[in-house]
Amino acid sequence: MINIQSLEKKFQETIAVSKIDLQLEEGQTIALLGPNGAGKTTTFRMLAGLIKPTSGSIIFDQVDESMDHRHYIGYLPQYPQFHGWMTGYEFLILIGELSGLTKKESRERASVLLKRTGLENAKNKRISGYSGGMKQRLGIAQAMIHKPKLLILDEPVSSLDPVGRRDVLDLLKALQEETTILFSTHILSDAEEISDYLVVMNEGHVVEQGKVQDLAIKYQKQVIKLSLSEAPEDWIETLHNLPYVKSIKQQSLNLYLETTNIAATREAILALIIENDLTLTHFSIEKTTLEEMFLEVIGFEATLPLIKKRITYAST
Ligand SMILES: Nc1ncnc2c1ncn2[C@@H]1O[C@H](COP(=O)(O)OP(=O)(O)OP(=O)(O)O)[C@@H](O)[C@H]1O
Repeated sequence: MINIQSLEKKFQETIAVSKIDLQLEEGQTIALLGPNGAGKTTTFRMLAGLIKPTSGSIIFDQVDESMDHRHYIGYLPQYPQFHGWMTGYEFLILIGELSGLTKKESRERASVLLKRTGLENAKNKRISGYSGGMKQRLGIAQAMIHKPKLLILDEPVSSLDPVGRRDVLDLLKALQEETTILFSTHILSDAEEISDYLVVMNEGHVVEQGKVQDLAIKYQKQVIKLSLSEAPEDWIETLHNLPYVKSIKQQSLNLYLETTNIAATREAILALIIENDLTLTHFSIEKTTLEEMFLEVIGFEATLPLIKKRITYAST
């Protein structure tokens, strides 16, 4: 759908986006992840046609070449501005007319979108009285007014409380059938929940990308957590020498062994325990989450495995 080639944006000496390449497929929900200053907003603003790239290209497939490509894009900025004195309905009609719809079309589209975004009952209320989540849903409605093929949302849930956040995530899930969605976040669980493709940026570069399930497999580590009643530091070296153990991390009395073969390492640990008459106070098999992938690719090594699934084999 969109082919981004060697896209770069410099602000004087700052390289905000550094020659990135991306292919976005129609129908996908793509999450752009990255810490503050990674270049997410700058990338979005170039895609939305709000700022010009320093170099590189953005090519839209299967669109009418004679049309401004902004026609195909709906954009919700990170800090959307509303006229608080207007009602949600009036605001959407105004945006509809500004985007080229007739008054009648704008009214019809505004009504459809207010319903779609769960704001029908608040349509005649002033926006100044809307909650954060309602404003964000209104912002999504305004971005959808001209039926864009691609909806770009800059941090749509970051500023919301848990209720507003849930409402907006559910709305995005519902909109996936209508349009391709590209949104940014620095919260991996939100990205995992609603997107099928992840792009991770750091310091202006794309440092990882792929389908969520492929990245989960690529970065999933198998970890054995165990606790001994004895001082664990005395056993770190011995455990490290067991078959298939790649690394060991210690947190107080707990040891986390990353292994490439859970079964073989488990057998070896149990043999070691019996041989040395040690007391095992905890033994479980853990799997790391994509959060660790995120920390790894942006240059932070996670201090401990972040655990998603846990299979406890023994605990005495
Ligand atoms: N108009 C500008 N003038 C100068 N520097 C800018 C401008 N806009 C962005 N930058 C710089 O470009 C870099 C990338 O900023 P950008 O806002 O794109 O990051 P981001 O990933 O969206 O971060 P955040 O999560 O904090 O919004 C930062 O170093 C930022 O200070």
